[in-house]
Amino acid sequence: MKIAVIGAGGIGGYLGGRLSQTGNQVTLVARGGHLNAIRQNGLRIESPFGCAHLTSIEATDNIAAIGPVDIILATVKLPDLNDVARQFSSMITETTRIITLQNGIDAKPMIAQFTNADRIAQGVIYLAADIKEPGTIMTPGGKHQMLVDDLNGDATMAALFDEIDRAEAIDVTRSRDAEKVVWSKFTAQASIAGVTALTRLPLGGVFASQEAKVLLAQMIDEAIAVASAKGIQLDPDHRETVFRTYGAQPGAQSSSLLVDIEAGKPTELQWLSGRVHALGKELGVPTPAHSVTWNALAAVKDGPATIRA
Ligand SMILES: NC(=O)C1=CN([C@@H]2O[C@H](COP(=O)(O)OP(=O)(O)OC[C@H]3O[C@@H](n4cnc5c(N)ncnc54)[C@H](OP(=O)(O)O)[C@@H]3O)[C@@H](O)[C@H]2O)C=CC1
Ligand SMILES: CC(C)(CO)C(=O)C(=O)O
Repeated sequence: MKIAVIGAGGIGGYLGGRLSQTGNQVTLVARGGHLNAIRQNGLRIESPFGCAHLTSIEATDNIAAIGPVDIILATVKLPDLNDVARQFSSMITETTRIITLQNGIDAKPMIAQFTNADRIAQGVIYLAADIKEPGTIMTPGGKHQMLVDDLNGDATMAALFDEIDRAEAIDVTRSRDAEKVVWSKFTAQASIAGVTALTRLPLGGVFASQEAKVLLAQMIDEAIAVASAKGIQLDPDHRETVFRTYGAQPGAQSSSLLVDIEAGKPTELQWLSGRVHALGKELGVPTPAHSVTWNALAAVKDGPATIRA
């Protein structure tokens, strides 16, 4: 298949690399030193499930030069999504499908401002991966799972799912309830991200602290209450599932929110605790822990805080 990976960082670089390994025609969109490194030395994947070095993978910073593709994997972070989505039109034909894997609940509506929503398959990914150094994607292992809307058996999506299975990159579930899938991860991830960012602890630190676990439970319950007020029915044992699944991840694993704050980069805070806080206000649902998280961290949401002299 012809696949454009828009944002070849942790998630996009991993998936694009694995799909290229099995012969798909993948073009990575990247920028800066990471793009230069891929162009000069190829893309490297470091993973306990198998390392790879892809020396001839295509990489560019020019979306307009890619041309029509079967699949657009939209894997930039949310602060960059509007900017890239407005450039998608030259890659889209009648059968092109766009996959969103961003955390939060806003990626599909953001892209739908620029293209027909029927071609957008929203999904989630449970995988820790990041750019270890320019040109190299690293995952420490742990959960490797994607759940993505199959758009009611759409042929392009079916072909993509087969390619992901063939690449043995990640367990992929063809979902018929993408709304629930996205909200399940949103309620979990906003809470995990909030606690890790407030405590500055990786998952192992959070799950070793009784107090941090109390905070996490409260944040999950607040987010579930918001979901319920929106009419989204999550599983009755959702909070326990979040504790079990995230508690079983490698202890050193952080959240992408904390990684971005520590790197002084723009964050996804406004689409995580910020979004739970805003929805709570809109729907009349109290969200005190998410509101504190939003208010405490808003100063660094777009990068290092401004300090008045
Ligand atoms: N990483 C993870 O473990 C997980 C991430 N997610 C979600 O997946 C999404 C992607 O995250 P992640 O892979 O970590 O993000 P990364 O920051 O690692 O990757 C995104 C890449 O896209 C590049 N980029 C952004 N805008 C452009 C542009 N206009 N042109 C070219 N390149 C561009 C970025 O460059 P630059 O660095 O210069 O900004 C970066 O290299 C997020 O929504 C995140 O929440 C979900 C589960 C796990
Ligand atoms: C915590 C993790 C890695 C879970 O998959 C994640 O989704 C993120 O940090 O963005």
